[in-house]
Amino acid sequence: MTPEGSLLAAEGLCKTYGETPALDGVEFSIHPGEVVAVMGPSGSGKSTLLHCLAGIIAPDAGTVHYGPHSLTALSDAQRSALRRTDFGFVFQFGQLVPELTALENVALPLRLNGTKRKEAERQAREWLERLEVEKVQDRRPGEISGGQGQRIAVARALATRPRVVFADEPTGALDSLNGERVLTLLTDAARDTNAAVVLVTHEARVAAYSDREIVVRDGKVKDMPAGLL
Ligand SMILES: Nc1ncnc2c1ncn2[C@@H]1O[C@H](COP(=O)(O)OP(=O)(O)OP(=O)(O)O)[C@@H](O)[C@H]1O
Repeated sequence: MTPEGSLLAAEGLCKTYGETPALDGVEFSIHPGEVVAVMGPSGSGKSTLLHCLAGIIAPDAGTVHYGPHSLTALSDAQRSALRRTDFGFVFQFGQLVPELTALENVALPLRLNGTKRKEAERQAREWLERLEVEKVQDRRPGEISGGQGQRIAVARALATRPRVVFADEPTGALDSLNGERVLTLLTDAARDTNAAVVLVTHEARVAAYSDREIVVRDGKVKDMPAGLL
């Protein structure tokens, strides 16, 4: 079980790649609707932490609790199902399906969860409007800008109304103006749907978007007192 009030919590996470330590006894927890920014130098373990929290990679030691589940105790199939229904993902380079239009990309996770095509496309259209990219709904990823692609990726991540959104440098490939807009849209939409957000970012103005910041350094997590970033 997760500790009282928290949605997702990790205890004693350790992960080593060969000789390279990536996580060294990490504790982490996030509440429903909370936006936590994960900062830290390159190679400090931020992506590894995000991947462990999302059940994409298994830690060598430690556990991740999500509600009544221990992610590490679930089978691969159970973890995949949970990721599909409860988690949303945004990566640095949208990772949209190149053969599908923007609309089809956003409708895809809804279709995979069993929503009928018409209804999935109706909801997808609403998300594209909300992310201000409805004009490119019929274009494929090769025919849109990087900023539009990231907005579509955010729409796709939120369309299934996930409880947790994992965003790994979602604005890393964008100029600062576009980056700030995407972060605003992502965090506003998450707050409206009470989704928690684990946000790995180098964005300097991160405090404007997050409720709390943590810093990962040498595989360990340090909470940042407010105002120090
Ligand atoms: N698949 C892998 N195989 C081997 N080593 C890895 C692998 N993934 C990460 N590492 C190593 O683990 C450490 C932590 O990497 P991680 O990607 O979690 O850091 P990060 O803080 O997200 O870095 P960045 O900000 O550069 O993306 C680094 O030393 C990295 O080289």
